[in-house]
Amino acid sequence: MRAYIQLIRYGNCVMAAVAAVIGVFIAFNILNPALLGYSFVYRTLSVFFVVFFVTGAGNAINDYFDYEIDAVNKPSRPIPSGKIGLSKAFYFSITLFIIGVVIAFTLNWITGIIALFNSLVLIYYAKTLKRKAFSGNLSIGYLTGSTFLFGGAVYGISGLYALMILFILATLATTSREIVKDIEDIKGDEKEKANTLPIHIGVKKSAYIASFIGFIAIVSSPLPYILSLLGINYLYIVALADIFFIVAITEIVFYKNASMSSKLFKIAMMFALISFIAGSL
Ligand SMILES: CC(C)=CCC/C(C)=C/CC/C(C)=C/CC/C(C)=C/COC[C@H](O)COP(=O)(O)O
Ligand SMILES: CC(C)=CCC/C(C)=C/CC/C(C)=C/CC/C(C)=C/COP(=O)(O)OP(=O)(O)O
Ligand SMILES: [Mg+2]
Repeated sequence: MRAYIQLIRYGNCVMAAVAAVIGVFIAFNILNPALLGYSFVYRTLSVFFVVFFVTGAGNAINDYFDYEIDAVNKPSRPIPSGKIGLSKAFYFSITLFIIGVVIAFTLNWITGIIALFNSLVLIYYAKTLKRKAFSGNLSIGYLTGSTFLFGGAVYGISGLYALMILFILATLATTSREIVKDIEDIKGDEKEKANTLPIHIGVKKSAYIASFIGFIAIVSSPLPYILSLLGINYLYIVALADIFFIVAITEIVFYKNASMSSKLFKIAMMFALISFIAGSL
């Protein structure tokens, strides 16, 4: 059981699911629909578990396709370490995808389409896209940002629009971090002949691109407050997130420490999530 919890990267699943629930609450605050009581609770729980299961499935299928590269980069992962067999990991992932997509379609057709599309992107990313320069990074950026869209989609098209800014911020920040992670993984990716951005254009240029994208996210971060989507408490806490983003950028540009930069990006993303919660209360 513990190996399967490690395989789905439990922490990322919870983080992604919380982000989607934040999307539900922000869309609710903006649209003020008459959606309360049992229906609201059912939809919020469904959003949480759809994103939890689909993210977990994505992590599992990622490790399934990555088992050779992870034997170099991350030998303690469940598959290379032998805790979970390859075919068991595959069928576990597919089962989670199916459960997540079926629940998503019980909400409405938009949430169903998003969950199905994201599931296909996660499989395509793990099989092919992650070895392609930049498109792999951007797809993870989209997937992460889409958690907010998915939460808003509970209220239909208008909910999607309400969460567009948060979608863009999360996509930018995650794309930036994914490039940093590719700089960190460059040795294993070279062995695997993956054509990631650092391998394609070099570490220095990749670091500058990651920093530029991250910088756009930082300067755009006041927008949810300026556009009255989130309250003043958002501004105070996202300022803390921005400080961590800035330090993460200096780590990769000036100190060339991709591992530290990636960790600082993740901390910044955590604070950013907290700022969304604080701003929507
Ligand atoms: C400037 C600003 C306000 C940015 C927003 C940042 C934000 C809220 C990002 C979204 C956070 C989120 C929804 C995270 C979900 C789970 C997650 C960490 C997704 C991206 O990670 C994929 C990564 O490849 C996992 O690798 P690792 O963390 O090393 O296991
Ligand atoms: C909104 C719905 C229904 C689903 C969203 C699904 C989400 C949130 C995806 C977010 C991104 C994510 C957690 C993707 C999982 C796949 C993954 C682990 C990508 C990174 O893999 P690698 O590039 O191999 O890096 P690692 O070294 O961490 O394995
Ligand atoms: Mg991987």
